[in-house]
Amino acid sequence: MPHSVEFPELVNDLYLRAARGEKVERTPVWCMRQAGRYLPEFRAMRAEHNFFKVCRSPELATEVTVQPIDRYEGLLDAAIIFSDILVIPQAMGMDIEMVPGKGPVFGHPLRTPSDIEAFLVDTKPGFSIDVELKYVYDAITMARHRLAGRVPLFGFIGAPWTLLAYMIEGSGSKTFSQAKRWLWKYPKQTHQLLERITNLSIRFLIGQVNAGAQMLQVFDSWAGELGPQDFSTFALPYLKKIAEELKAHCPDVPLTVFAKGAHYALEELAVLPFDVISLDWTIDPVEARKRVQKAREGVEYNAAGRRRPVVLQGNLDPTILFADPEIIRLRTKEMIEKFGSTGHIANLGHGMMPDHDPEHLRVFLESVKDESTKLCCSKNNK
Ligand SMILES: Cc1c2[nH]c(c1CCC(=O)O)Cc1[nH]c(c(CCC(=O)O)c1C)Cc1[nH]c(c(CCC(=O)O)c1C)Cc1[nH]c(c(C)c1CCC(=O)O)C2
Repeated sequence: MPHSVEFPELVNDLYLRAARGEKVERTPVWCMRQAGRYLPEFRAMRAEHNFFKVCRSPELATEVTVQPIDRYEGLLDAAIIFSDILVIPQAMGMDIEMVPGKGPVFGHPLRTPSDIEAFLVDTKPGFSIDVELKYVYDAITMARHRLAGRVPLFGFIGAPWTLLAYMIEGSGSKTFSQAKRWLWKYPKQTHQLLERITNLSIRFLIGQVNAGAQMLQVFDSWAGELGPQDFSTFALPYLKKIAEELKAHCPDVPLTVFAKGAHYALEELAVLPFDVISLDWTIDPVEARKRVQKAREGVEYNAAGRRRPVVLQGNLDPTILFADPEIIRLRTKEMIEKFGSTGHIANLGHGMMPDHDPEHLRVFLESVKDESTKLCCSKNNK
């Protein structure tokens, strides 16, 4: 599905240059969940339409994708398509509702392996993820046009372990005990299902690129529920397959992994062919950079035999946006200095929260711009 139309020329390519590890004039910034309920314009849209209707309507999804870019004109360096990681389980046949105040709720979570064949349709003849999720591709194409090259556009997926956890648990959870019980009771079926989700995810990511996505992020939001050994067994092999396939199909599209809560696995993630590693706020940026650098010593990556640059994304604690502006400025300055002027994409350590003040996000975005411009200039003048 190649691009049928030309897209407007990209004006702000700061994110793409930083993701390649190039020297930049300032640090690019965007925020996970930058399109969401903290924005009154998003809440107004949600008052009229249910969540999945917004996802399924390219016109509505485009409007929401562009809302933060319009509001923070010139301050955000990337857009992310409005959708959800749960569109894959939904396409596989699972019935999911977004319940206000509760989050996603599955009608029939997987309780035993026999539920796999009872509820899932992705192995039925004629099933195509590209057909099921064409509405995401259409939204990406439309949003890319609507953005008119102001900033590049992210596509995304949920990582296989995180999707499996939701499919078994049936909702968010404090412990994911149902999902983890499955791992021990049904290891063989677990791996088969993870493989199925992985293959669909790869196709879906490639489809998003063909539709116009300029970079991609994999959200492993529940990675921290696994310990190091189980992450290596149930998460890492599938992340590896996704990264390898994507780099084989679209080597120039920056690929980010966000394994929340799993900084115990930083070394293992560092040697996979992801371009950017996104960090939550529980790790110090200086320590993260050292560990990634060390993990890559002696490992050659790209076709030219050159070592890939260490590009990290993150990682301000989102709750700092509840603090007074001077504290936000101070903590952002410290974060920017710790990451340094190259190989950093500024972000929060997780998503925006519904009760964040949009003006406090503006303080964060302006501080990233101011502090990183100072840092990059002082480095360049030396
Ligand atoms: C775990 C996860 C989900 N979805 C997503 C993740 C990974 C990121 C993370 O760890 O937060 C990813 C996601 N979900 C959404 C986006 C859109 C793009 C963006 O980042 O702006 C993205 C990238 C919109 C959304 N997805 C959801 C909302 C809020 C729903 C609403 O409008 O009622 C938005 C804006 C719903 C959603 N979707 C999911 C949950 C747990 C919830 C409920 C949480 C909540 O209520 O805030 C699953």
